[in-house]
Amino acid sequence: MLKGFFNVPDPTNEPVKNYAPGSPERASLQAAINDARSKVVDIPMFIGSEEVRTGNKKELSPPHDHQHLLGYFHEGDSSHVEQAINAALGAKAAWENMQWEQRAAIFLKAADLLAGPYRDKINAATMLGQSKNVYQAEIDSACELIDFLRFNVKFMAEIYAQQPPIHGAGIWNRTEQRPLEGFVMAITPFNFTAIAGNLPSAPAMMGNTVIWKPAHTQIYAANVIMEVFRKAGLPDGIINLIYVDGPTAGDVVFSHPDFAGLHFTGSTGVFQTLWKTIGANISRYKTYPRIVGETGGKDFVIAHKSADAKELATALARGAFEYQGQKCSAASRAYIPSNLWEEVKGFLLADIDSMKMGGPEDFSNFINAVIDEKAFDKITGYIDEAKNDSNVEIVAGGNYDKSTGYFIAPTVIHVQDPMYKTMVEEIFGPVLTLYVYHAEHYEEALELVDQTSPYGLTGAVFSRDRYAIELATTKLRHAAGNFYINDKPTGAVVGQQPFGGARASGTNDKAGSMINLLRWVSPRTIKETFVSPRDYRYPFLEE
Ligand SMILES: NC(=O)c1ccc[n+]([C@@H]2O[C@H](COP(=O)([O-])OP(=O)(O)OC[C@H]3O[C@@H](n4cnc5c(N)ncnc54)[C@H](O)[C@@H]3O)[C@@H](O)[C@H]2O)c1
Ligand SMILES: N[C@@H](CCC=O)C(=O)O
Repeated sequence: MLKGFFNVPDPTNEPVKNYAPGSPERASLQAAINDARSKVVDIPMFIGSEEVRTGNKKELSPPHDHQHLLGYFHEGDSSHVEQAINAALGAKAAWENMQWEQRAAIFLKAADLLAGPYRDKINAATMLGQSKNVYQAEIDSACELIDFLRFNVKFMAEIYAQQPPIHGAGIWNRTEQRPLEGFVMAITPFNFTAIAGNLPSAPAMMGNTVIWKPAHTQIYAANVIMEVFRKAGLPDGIINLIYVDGPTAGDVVFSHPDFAGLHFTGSTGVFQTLWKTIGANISRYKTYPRIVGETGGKDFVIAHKSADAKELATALARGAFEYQGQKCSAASRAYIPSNLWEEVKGFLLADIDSMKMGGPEDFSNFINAVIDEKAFDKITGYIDEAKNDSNVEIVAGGNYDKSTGYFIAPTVIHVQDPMYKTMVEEIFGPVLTLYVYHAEHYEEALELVDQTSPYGLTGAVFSRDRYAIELATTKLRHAAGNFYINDKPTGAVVGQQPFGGARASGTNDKAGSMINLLRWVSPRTIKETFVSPRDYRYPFLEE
């Protein structure tokens, strides 16, 4: 074993490439997209040392071109969940005994593979499989995933370096950061390849072994992540990737005595169901499981009468419609002061008019498709209901078509009732609802923002008046775990704006931070006394 206190490379954020027309990165990504479209991949599960093909093959297609076949994945059942748990438990001893710098090297190598030879492949997979435009893929599947891996290695080293500051006379105090006793379950959402990669790798980095169940609609890129982890030298059994439906996985995992932690990102309803199941099974487990869940949002933008109308409209256009509003952070309700409404409306409608919609293979399309038919039907249900409500005005969009792909035009709804359902419920699509408030009633509007929805994920205030900014910052303290001043509420960057919300939006363990990594270790305090006492009596007791 190597001996020494090792320093890890200081991370910096991975630069975002611009893919401008004529650039070399654009040409090589375009080639990777063409290559991926020309193939039909056969995607197995990865359990221990096995690539598992069940023969129960499910099709994978681009959401924007649902007649095109990208590949198949092999769906598993509860027996595969059992196998994955056994593989994770079997691999555990060797992995947790491995020196931490060896684990660090694997994930640093994975980051460099993604930054270099795998960048096009992971971006192409995310563009095709999840219908993301090139910029949205680049900031997610390349840059954010690379940042998660590099920054987490740095945070891991800092966690291990934290030791008790005081040693009494003749005593040496130490802290050992043990991995959890058991296995960790990572359940990941469709919308971010970076989150899919981070949720299994963060606990694995800290010495845990993991079962990873991605959303079916993200498997095409998940397969590339697994290829990168394996290429980086991740041993068999450390991350076991299975494709089973959620309840099937849950039934086996949450009744297992060695279940030690859940790393979840997805909707609030699913997370609450999982938490209840874990609670109901609590006496079965050898240890209290760690539960980390980052969930839904109903993210707001509130403008003060002093705001710059153009800056506000731009933030709404990008915050609400990038990646078709399928970000937990997406601006989905806005509170506009009456003095600015006409000006903001003009800028916003002009922006929306200029947004091209289509598949991400054409780099000039800003809007792509929503993830699947279920999402399409749910989102358009809200739009139809709004169209049929005479108190509600659709000021932009409202059109949709699923004949080729699941396309929904960016839609803006103007409501008179600030508690109208699209101001309150998470829609997770390209729908922005606006309420215009009396410009002199800013404080009341802040109260509305705070009380309208059960979520507390992201939010933004726009103002050029420092008192108004201070008031919003104070009054909305618990309304958002990520709060933005004069900026859109999306696009958090690892190492700069640690991400997560509270209230119904999750446990706020801030993905890509030391706070998150601390959830995957169980510290052991070691006190060593060099010369042990040999007499029980206190000095004042007589012999
Ligand atoms: N707060 C955040 O950081 C964050 C980030 C991304 C997405 N999200 C949220 O995720 C949601 C969108 O993602 P989604 O549609 O993939 O979410 P989802 O809740 O439908 O699915 C998330 C994962 O849970 C699994 N799942 C579903 N039911 C299950 C069950 N009964 N048992 C076990 N697993 C189950 C799914 O298969 C998937 O892997 C939105 O609500 C969004 O706000 C939150
Ligand atoms: N971290 C991302 C959102 C992740 C949820 O979908 C952002 O800040 O926009």
